Amino acid sequence: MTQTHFVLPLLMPERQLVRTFPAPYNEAVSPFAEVKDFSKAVRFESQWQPKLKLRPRKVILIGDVAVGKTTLVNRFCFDKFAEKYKATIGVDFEIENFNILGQGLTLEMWDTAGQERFKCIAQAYYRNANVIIVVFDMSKPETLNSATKWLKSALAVNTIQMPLTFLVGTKSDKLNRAEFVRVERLAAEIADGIKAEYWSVSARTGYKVVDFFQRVAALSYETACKEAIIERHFMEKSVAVRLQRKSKQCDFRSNQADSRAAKAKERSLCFCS
Ligand SMILES: Nc1nc2c(ncn2[C@@H]2O[C@H](COP(=O)(O)OP(=O)(O)OP(=O)(O)O)[C@@H](O)[C@H]2O)c(=O)[nH]1
Repeated sequence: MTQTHFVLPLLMPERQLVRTFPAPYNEAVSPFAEVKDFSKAVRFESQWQPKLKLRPRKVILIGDVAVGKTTLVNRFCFDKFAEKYKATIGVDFEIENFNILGQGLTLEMWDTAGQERFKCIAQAYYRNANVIIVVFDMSKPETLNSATKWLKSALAVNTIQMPLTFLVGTKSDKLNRAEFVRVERLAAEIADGIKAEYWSVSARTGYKVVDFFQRVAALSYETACKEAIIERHFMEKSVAVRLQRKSKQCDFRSNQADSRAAKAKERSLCFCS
């Protein structure tokens, strides 16, 4: 598997730099609300390991047709907004490199098709997703009803133990204040039920788009770094065990050699006398 490469922060656009831990959209609707900052272990690791080389994290975007998955990714990656709808055929793919606490992290974003006829192709890409983003259209609340179904089908084939899960309402620019509040309330209930962190965004105005992806990147970094620490710990432990075994074997062999030498000496003494 390819590994994340270190990129000089000076050469990176501001949106890819994460210096402080980004807050959730709404603390009350987040299963990760208690994570207020990078953990001490992660900060220590980031500071003292010059190049961590974390594996890229796989992010999948799922949800009904035309809810705004592609537009959301394009707003973040290219700061572009396309008015005209162009259906995703199967799946699209984008890569975003982040610099977090001075280390590199890559998010591989798999933007899947919402159309029923592409479902089989899209499902093939659900495996090994570290992050699942369920998207719905705030101006069409019926698309919120299928959020649970989308997440279920993604979890059914996913092999990652605890993927980070987000529920994202797009097109917030299309709603008036009262509608916005009503839809957010409905979405909060669904998000709570599926244990996802909730976000309202608009790819048209850019509202909360950067904040959202920085939050995804920071939480992914925290998880990836902890996994790397555990992996390294096990590697060091197995190396130590192997060294211990080897030194025991050496001791055993040198003991055998010593006893052989002692026996030979005894024999030669007997012979001389
Ligand atoms: N007003 C407004 N329109 C949006 C927003 N996001 C997306 N759209 C529009 O919604 C339509 C569908 O967007 P897409 O991003 O193609 O939707 P999708 O979910 O990727 O669609 P599929 O790939 O077919 O599943 C496009 O015409 C976009 O311009 C938004 O935040 N505000």
